[in-house]
Amino acid sequence: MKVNGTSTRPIWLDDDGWGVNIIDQTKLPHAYEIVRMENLADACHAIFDMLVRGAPLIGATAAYGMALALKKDASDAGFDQAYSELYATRPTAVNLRWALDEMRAQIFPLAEGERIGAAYKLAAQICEDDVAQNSSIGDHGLKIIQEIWEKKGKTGVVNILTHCNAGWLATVDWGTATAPIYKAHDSGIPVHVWVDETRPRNQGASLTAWELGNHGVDHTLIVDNAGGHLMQHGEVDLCIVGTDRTTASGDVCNKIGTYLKALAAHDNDVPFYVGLPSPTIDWTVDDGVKEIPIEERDATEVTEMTGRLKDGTVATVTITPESCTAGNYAFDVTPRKYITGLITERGVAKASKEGLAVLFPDKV
Ligand SMILES: CSC[C@@H](O)[C@@H](O)C(=O)COP(=O)(O)O
Repeated sequence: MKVNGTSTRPIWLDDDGWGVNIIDQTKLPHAYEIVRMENLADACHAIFDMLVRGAPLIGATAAYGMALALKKDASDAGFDQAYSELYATRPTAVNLRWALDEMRAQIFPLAEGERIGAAYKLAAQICEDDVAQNSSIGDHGLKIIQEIWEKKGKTGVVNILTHCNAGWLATVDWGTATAPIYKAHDSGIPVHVWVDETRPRNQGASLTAWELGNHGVDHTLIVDNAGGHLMQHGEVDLCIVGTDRTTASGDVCNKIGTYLKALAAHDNDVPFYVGLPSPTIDWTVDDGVKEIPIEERDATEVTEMTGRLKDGTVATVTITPESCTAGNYAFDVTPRKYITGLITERGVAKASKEGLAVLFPDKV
C-alpha cells in the first residue's frame, strides 16, 4: 500500500541483498522510522518488542530471521538455536510456528552450503505468498461488501467496524480484515470504518487510523466499548476482524476485545466476518478457548499510555494509582457460533470443521 504516495511494505530485503528492513511500528503514527535487521537477535527483538506485529508479518519476520541466523551459522545446531529463539518471541500467532516449520521442512534437509541462499529465497516467497493470499481475501470480501451496498439500494455508505490492526502493517501487504475494505474503496463503494482504539497498545488508534488515512478511506476512531452502542443503533453494517490463530473447527483467536464485539454483533444481527490467510489456521487444535495459548504482556502497557504532547514530543504517562496492579491479556477467543464467515484466499468458509474442509480438503 502507499505511504505519501509511495508503494511501501512493512518488511523488505535491503539493497545489499542480505539486511532486512522493517518499519518500526512502535513509533507510528508520530514518527516513520525504518530499522535494519542484521542478525537473529535483531529479528527476535523486532517480534518480541513489537516493532513488527500482526500474525502474517510475525511469520514473515521469523522467516527472514532464520535466513539472517543461518548467514552467521548454517549448521544444524545453528538452525535449532534460531528456531527455538524465534519460536519463543510470541506465543499466540500461529504464523510464527508455521513459518519456522516451513523453514525446517524445506531448508534443514539441505547441505549447509546451500541453506543460506535457499532460506532467503523461501523467506521472500513467504512474503509474496502472503501478498497474493491477502489480495484474494480482498476479492472475496469485496463481494460481501458489494452485496451489502446493493441491499442498501446503493445509498449512504457501508459502515464497517474493525478491531486492532489487521491492515497492511500486520501483513506484507493489503492486510486481512482491511483487504476487502481497500478493494471496496478502490472500486468506488463508499465505505466508512469504525476503528476500535484497541487498548492497551492502541493498534487501532495508532496503526489502523494511520493506514486508512494514508489510503483516503473514511474512518472514525471509537473507544473500545462503543461498538455495541453503534450496532444497537444500526450504525454498523458488518464487522471484519483479523485473527492470530483460527482452529480447525473455526474458533477465532484475535486481539483482546474481539469476543465482546462478536457477542454484540450476534445480539444485533450484524454479520461478523474474519479475514485470514491459511497459514493462520492451526489444523492441530480444535477448541480455541481450551487450547490456544493467550499471551500475557507487561502490566505497564495497561497502566501507562504513550502519546504526543502539544509541543510535539512523545511521552509516556502513568494513568493509574502508583500501587495499581494490572492484568494484560493480549488475545481472546471468539467461538465459531458467533462468526458469520471466514474470508480466506480460497473463498468464504463457514466457521466449522466441515466449512473449512470444503475449501481446504488438502489440509484436513
Ligand atoms: C492480519 S493480522 C491479525 C491479527 O494478528 C491482529 O488482528 C492482531 O490481533 C495483532 O495483534 P498484535 O498484538 O498487534 O500482534
